[in-house]
Amino acid sequence: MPVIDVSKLRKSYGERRVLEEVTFSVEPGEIFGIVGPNGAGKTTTVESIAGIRFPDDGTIRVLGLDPRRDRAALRLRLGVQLQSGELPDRMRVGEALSLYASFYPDPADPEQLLAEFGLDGHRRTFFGKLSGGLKQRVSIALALIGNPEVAILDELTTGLDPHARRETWRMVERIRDRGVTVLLVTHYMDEAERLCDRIAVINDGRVAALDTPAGIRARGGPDASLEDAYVTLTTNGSL
Ligand SMILES: Nc1ncnc2c1ncn2[C@@H]1O[C@H](COP(=O)(O)OP(=O)(O)OP(=O)(O)O)[C@@H](O)[C@H]1O
Repeated sequence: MPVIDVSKLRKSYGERRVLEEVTFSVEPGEIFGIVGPNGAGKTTTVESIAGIRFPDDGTIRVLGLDPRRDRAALRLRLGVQLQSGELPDRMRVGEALSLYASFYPDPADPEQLLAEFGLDGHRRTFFGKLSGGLKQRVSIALALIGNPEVAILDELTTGLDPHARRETWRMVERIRDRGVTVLLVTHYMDEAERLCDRIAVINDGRVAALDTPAGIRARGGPDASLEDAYVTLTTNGSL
């Protein structure tokens, strides 16, 4: 059974239809990427999966639960990475992990997460004083504090330098190694290629392609990079 099952999702904001018909499913243990141009509806899709936004039509099941109806039950099994602006600048890293751990019945050990994410030297540092890369590590650690079965990571390497990006990728691989299914929104094709088992390309409110990174790349032609294939796909609508 898929861990995430999204069928015929539709969503408009006022007159503007953002999601026309989005359908895909994510299998257990996958890192599943969602890519697409700015404004394509990626965040709308993943926030609907997290039960934070509500689609106009279509069905979503996560671990067999309906994010709208079963929001409380799902919250305990789903980890959502916070955008960095969502944590108070004057909260210390250790305090944030302990506070978030207190929201869950069976949380991960904050000390263990601090060690695993190389944050033990920053336990008493204010969140606002951390570098971008360290902030992202904290937000990933927080997404894992409830021992989730599924994690949603939305544009987690945007604005990071190349070292911090690679470090963050290793963190994501570690999440997968724990058996957590990951839904990853990204604009970076190198990131999608390195991390994702499969990718859905969302364009014009629909899934324009759904395949492995190699499968999508191959559709672009013999020497095409994933980015070449992606650009063609989101310009012409199909390959
Ligand atoms: N609450 C809202 N009210 C009105 N319009 C919205 C709202 N949220 C998103 N939109 C619009 O819907 C479209 C899709 O937004 P969404 O954030 O889902 O796209 P995205 O693919 O994640 O974009 P990006 O890559 O730029 O982050 C955008 O044009 C956005 O301006």
